[in-house]
Amino acid sequence: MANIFHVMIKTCLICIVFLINYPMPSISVTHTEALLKLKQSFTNAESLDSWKPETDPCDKNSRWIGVICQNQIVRSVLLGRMNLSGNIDVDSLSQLSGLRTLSFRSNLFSGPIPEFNRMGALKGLYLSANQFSGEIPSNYFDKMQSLKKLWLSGNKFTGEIPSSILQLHHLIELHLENNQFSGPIPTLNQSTLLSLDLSNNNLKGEIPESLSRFNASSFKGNAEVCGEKLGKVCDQAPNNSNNNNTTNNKSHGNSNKSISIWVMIASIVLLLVMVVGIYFMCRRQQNRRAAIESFEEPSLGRRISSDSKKSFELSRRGSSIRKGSINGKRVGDLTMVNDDKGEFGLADLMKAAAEVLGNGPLGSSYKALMANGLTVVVKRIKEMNKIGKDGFDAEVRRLGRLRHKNILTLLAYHYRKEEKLFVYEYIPKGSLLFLLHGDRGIPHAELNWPVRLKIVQGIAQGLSYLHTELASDLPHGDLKSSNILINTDHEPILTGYGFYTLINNAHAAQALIAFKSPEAVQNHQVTPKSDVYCLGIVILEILTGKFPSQYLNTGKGGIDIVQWVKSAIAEGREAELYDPDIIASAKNSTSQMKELLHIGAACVESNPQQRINITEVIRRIEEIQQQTGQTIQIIPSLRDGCAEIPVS
Ligand SMILES: Nc1ncnc2c1ncn2[C@@H]1O[C@H](COP(=O)(O)OP(=O)(O)OP(=O)(O)O)[C@@H](O)[C@H]1O
Repeated sequence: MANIFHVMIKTCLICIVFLINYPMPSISVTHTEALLKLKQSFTNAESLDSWKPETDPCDKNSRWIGVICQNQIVRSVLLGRMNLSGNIDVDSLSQLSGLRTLSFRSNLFSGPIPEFNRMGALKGLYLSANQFSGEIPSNYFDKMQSLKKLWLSGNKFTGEIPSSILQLHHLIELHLENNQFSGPIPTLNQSTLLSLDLSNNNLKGEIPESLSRFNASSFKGNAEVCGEKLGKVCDQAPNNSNNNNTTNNKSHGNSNKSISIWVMIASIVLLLVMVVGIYFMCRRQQNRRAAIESFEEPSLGRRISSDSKKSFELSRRGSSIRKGSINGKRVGDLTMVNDDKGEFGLADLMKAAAEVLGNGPLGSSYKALMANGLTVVVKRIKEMNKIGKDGFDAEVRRLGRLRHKNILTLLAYHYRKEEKLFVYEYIPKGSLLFLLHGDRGIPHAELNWPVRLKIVQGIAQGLSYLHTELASDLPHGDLKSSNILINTDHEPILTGYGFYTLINNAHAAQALIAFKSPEAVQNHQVTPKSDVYCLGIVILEILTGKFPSQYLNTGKGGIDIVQWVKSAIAEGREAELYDPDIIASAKNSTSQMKELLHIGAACVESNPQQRINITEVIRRIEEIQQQTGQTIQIIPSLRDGCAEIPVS
């Protein structure tokens, strides 16, 4: 017993000595303390007067400027345009374990990039428009795997773009413009990337193929960057000067022989050039394909076959196809269901210059420019063997008969057991998703309040048309901002509809947004009411400018827009919700915006019985239009620099 007692005392003593030498790290730092310490590290923090000791940043009465909490946890610290300078106390920031979005944009910070990479859970980092300088270590982003939005534009960063950016698999926005980055453009191949700007740096070399979907403006202002997009052909000719010298030296010793060899080679080359030239002239005359010959993108056939692990026979099968009749008739292996845009066959499609538009949960989409000048989108849908060929044909032909200004009508389809393709007209301005959350250029600036109201109205009208025209009780099924295209008049055009009946059940539950409605989550029931729920999410997305977490299957990223709006309405905080980008254009329309917000909230009512119906939605929107009482005009409200979006 005495021995045991002795051992216990000894153990306690060892513990005490250990604790004295290695004190426990302070785990009791509150978010108030951490933020106040951060404030102390700034040299000019007058703008942070609302950050007061003995108040809680997450208490709604304290109103700490720039601090956003969720469930009493600090989620975002947004300190843009606050005239701040000095050191940024990263130690204090890293005490905020729930922090996901950090912004110091448009301040006066300088020196090397601080060690924000110690905060591995950050999803949004905005440092634009400061004076940060120097090289960013190549492995800087190694431990920032959650990062989705990275804005470093308008600083003085030098050196190569850190290679660890390639490892950011969730990256949505990357803005490095207006710095002094040098070296090659990294081969970023994240399919998540929606917005990219590398302009006005000292980058060089060819624009990687994986970034070909971005506009020239993303790369301009880099004197040594080349690529078709910039109208600057990359010089790929190998440097033969050394070889030539060697050849010349040899030719001195053996001049007669080498002259005749050169003459022979030159003649053969000339002959070859002539043969190739004649061949192309004949082909040009026969096919009148001047447009496509000047376009050097890979063909759709090659795109699709390279995307497929299996051997893909379409290109070969299509090549024998000649012109045929249309209007629901087959043109080769392609069935045209709508000839409004002219006729084409599978061969035309497969030879078209193509680029990948995206890989959504339903499959991949390609943009294809055909020889006749028509640009189409080909959607290749996975797991679509729910119904047999006859049922499939009947269903899809019906989609081809739909006609409404807010509906993108199917043009043609291809059916084989192992391959289904759907062809639509290409809408150049792109999707609402892209306009809202992508490039912050002019198309985004055009989205002022009247335009957004017009877009909501068109979406509701298109949806209502679908509900009457589709077979009884069939929903659109996949109403989300990437399936809402915007034409040049800001008229929304719905796409992505009609797949609900065609794709396999298990896949539908994973891939279609209507399955995110509360009734679908509870009992897998999807009806037109579920579309109204999705419409609600889109309305809230349009009004707030926030990316809804509901669009992501991972459950990570974006903001739970339904909960956020519901609680703000319950607390009478509607005014805090609106996208700052529309405020300027909506000075006298706050009550109309509020009404639209309430319509959105009524759409996301969890009980489908109590949910507003689409006719009522349209009626109430018309009332708002009348009150707004103005014709829709584009009033650009260009913003300066980036605006940070809390990414949760
Ligand atoms: N007809 C079209 N014209 C222009 N852009 C289009 C067209 N159809 C689709 N897109 C755009 O191409 C991209 C990829 O579309 P895709 O439909 O494959 O994916 P998604 O809408 O994200 O998901 P889902 O697979 O659920 O439809 C999206 O940004 C979409 O807005």
